[in-house]
Amino acid sequence: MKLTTNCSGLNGSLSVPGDKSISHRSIMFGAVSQGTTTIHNFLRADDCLGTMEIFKQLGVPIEDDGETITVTGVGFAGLTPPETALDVGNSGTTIRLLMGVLAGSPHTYTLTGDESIQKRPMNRVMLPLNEMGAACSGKDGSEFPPITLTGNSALSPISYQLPVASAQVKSALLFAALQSTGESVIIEKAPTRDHTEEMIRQFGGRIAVDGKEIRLSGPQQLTGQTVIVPGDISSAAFFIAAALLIPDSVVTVTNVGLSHSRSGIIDVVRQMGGDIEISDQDDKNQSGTLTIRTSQLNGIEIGGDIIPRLIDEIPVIALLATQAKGRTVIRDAEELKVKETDRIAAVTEELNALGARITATDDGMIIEGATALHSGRVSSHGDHRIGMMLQIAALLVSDGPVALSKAEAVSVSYPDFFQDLATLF
Ligand SMILES: O=C(O)C1=C[C@@H](OP(=O)(O)O)[C@@H](O)[C@H](O)C1
Ligand SMILES: C=C(OP(=O)(O)O)C(=O)O
Repeated sequence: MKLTTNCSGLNGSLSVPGDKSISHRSIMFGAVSQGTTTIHNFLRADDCLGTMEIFKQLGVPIEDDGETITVTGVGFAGLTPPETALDVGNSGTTIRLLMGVLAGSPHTYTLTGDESIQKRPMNRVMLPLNEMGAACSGKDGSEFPPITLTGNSALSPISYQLPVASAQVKSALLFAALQSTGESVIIEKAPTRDHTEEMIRQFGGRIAVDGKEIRLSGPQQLTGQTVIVPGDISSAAFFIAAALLIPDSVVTVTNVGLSHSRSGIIDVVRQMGGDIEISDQDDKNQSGTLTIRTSQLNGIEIGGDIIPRLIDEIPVIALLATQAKGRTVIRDAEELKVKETDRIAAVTEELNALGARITATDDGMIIEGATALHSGRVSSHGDHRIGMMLQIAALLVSDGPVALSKAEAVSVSYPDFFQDLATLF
């Protein structure tokens, strides 16, 4: 695909589609609750539509009238195995959370996904779930999908210190803990997105969080709710970057989810000297409006506990750093190597192909700025976030075309990305 290049003056207001993490969870919580769950602003992108299909296959009645989605809960015990494998496509969140949901179901399931999913590590979820009494194994004794999972209706609780900072692992264990008998204690390596904890409370469950320590006693029965999904800050991040970098821009993004566990990019942009303003803050819904203006950026150091708060935004933060004055160092981000692709390698290879000066490290990147970007051929590596970041990079190129291969990957989280961006030209 030929990307839009040589852009000036982005102006306008837009809203981004619903949050991916909350959309997945809204289907899952709706399914395992008693009663009806109504979901507004559900993300209609490949990953979340895939989750919806899987729960239909598990026997959960789900209606989509094009506006709202209605899930009729069957409870954990009401899930039934389909004849065929459950295919999560490209979605790590789906496969890992699903393992926790199914861990207490006394049936055998096969969970599989695309080429990328078949390379992503699953021991992080399988080992603690097996300790609780489930039986999960990967392909040919490995930790990779297809996964065979046999659940256990008498799961034990677990006391577990997470070896990685991962909301997916934490959430899988919380879904299993809700079905076990007794108190589970989960201690995080670093605080990660807390949508699962928030939704356990919203759906009438009990959970105690004290810093990095989470306590939950099972079994618990949840009750269906109305979920209003805010816009996804991880999608807004591409417009934040575009507005900061393109001269003479003022862009407003409305209804963006601003959970503290997700808003690290706002802190980083401000620390780099970027002009980003929050208004219309809705504390109950944890959302607000962002207004971003073109800014002169400076390089900074990014590492430690902020990393999980911006993990999916690092590709676009790396792009910002290529245009900032001085050096930016990103560390403690080794988890990037096990995302849809190795994002440290992909960002380094593709932005350097356009003229950036990035050195990959074991746990991040060192980026020298500012560098002018030039025309070239790049690839998304089949990773939606790399594809969208490269389109924002191309907006800065003025000496010729930028061609992107595997551009269709953006439909994983944001099918209308290119059209929405065009409304700002
Ligand atoms: O729980 C979630 O919804 C997610 C958690 C993160 O993954 P990890 O838990 O693997 O860090 C994130 O990268 C992913 O996009 C969504
Ligand atoms: C890492 C991501 O998603 P997942 O792990 O669900 O594939 C992402 O959306 O950036």
